[in-house]
Amino acid sequence: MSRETILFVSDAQWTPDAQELADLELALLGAWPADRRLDVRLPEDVSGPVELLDPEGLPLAAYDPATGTVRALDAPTYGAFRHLHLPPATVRAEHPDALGILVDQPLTVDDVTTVVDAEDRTGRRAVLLVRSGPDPLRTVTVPALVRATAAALPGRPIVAVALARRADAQDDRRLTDAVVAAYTDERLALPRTGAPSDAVAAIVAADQPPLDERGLVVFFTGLSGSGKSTIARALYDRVVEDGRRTVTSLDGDVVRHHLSKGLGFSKEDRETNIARIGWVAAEIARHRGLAICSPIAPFDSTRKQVRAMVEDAGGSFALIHVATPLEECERRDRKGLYAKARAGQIPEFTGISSPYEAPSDALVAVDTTGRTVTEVLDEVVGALVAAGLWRDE
Ligand SMILES: Nc1ncnc2c1ncn2[C@@H]1O[C@H](COP(=O)(O)OS(=O)(=O)O)[C@@H](OP(=O)(O)O)[C@H]1O
Ligand SMILES: Nc1ncnc2c1ncn2[C@@H]1O[C@H](COP(=O)(O)OP(=O)(O)O)[C@@H](O)[C@H]1O
Repeated sequence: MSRETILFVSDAQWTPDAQELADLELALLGAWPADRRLDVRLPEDVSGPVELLDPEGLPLAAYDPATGTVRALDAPTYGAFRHLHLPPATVRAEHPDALGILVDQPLTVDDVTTVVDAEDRTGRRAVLLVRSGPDPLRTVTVPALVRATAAALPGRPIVAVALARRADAQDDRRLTDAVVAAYTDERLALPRTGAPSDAVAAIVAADQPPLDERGLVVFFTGLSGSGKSTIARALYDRVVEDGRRTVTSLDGDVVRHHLSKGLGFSKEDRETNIARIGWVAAEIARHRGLAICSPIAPFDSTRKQVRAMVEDAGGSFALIHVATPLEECERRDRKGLYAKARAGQIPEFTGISSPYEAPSDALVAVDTTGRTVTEVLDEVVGALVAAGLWRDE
């Protein structure tokens, strides 16, 4: 979730970002290096001790920014594989003399052989420390990495370690070494050569379907009368006729009769409207569905928030700018709204008395002037196919 949407409750409470929450977890478990400050970026006007909250608002710890130290308040009880988030003290007590193995990618057959050989040679047992903190290099979700690790080396204890990868490679190595050393005295490096076994590959494949089988949000943006609803509807029909995927339409006008009933057209209300559409679309994407949205969505930052929500949910976000010029939209004036807006009867009308920020991150921009709906639809579908988001049959 983007930082803008994080809840800031009061001067004394703050929700850290994902990396900071991972660092905090290590600190609370006793796995954070004693000689390293725990840094949490706080708003400028907060100077004294502050309560750190998880994204659901649960107070996790009291943090003193002056010293960079924390005191535990409450322990999270939810989250996939929560029972694997163990403190070093527990791991050391249950598995003394273990060989610590940091797992940040699905294990290959060579990795497995290396571990089994080392166990046989040393008489020590492997403890698999799965990196569960934010890591841009990870190619599967954390739950899938845990499942893949269990499938690769059945019977070995698995510990989820909330180690967030640092951008600076040297710094990352230093932190990683220190955290692994908190869990085990001995560490075994993996060769990372070769390929995973079939069982591991099947788990990875189920977790990471091809791009055209993942959740997809096709988001049309443009002025009133530009053709968003018409093209969105045509795309919807084509998907239904194709029959391979189910599809949900979140049309601007329709949403305002249901999900966003009662909202007006102030900047704040428009942002709320788009955030709601984005939230629903991201949930659809999470379940690998297809959502077609067609609101005006005039603000760049709000559209970018929707993109972040969808991508966080594992989906792809295809922004389509229906770039029909204002003059053509006004000439069409299907609903007579432009005439009323010009006459001052509708305040804050997009393109007349309220801004429209044209996107610079659209997959494609289509001008519908003088073109048929089918022509424009073909161009949109062509862009989706070229981006690997849709497969023509
Ligand atoms: N002030 C003002 N500005 C723009 N549009 C207005 C306004 N008042 C009513 N309408 C009608 O509402 C439709 C736009 O709603 P959206 O939900 O798509 O707008 S927004 O994304 O929240 O900005 C829009 O529908 P479309 O023509 O389908 O875009 C208009 O019919
Ligand atoms: N190539 C085209 N694509 C989409 N709409 C078109 C096209 N050519 C003409 N139009 C007309 O433009 C109008 C667009 O209205 P609509 O789809 O409701 O726009 P919006 O949802 O952006 O307000 C419709 O009357 C439609 O028939």
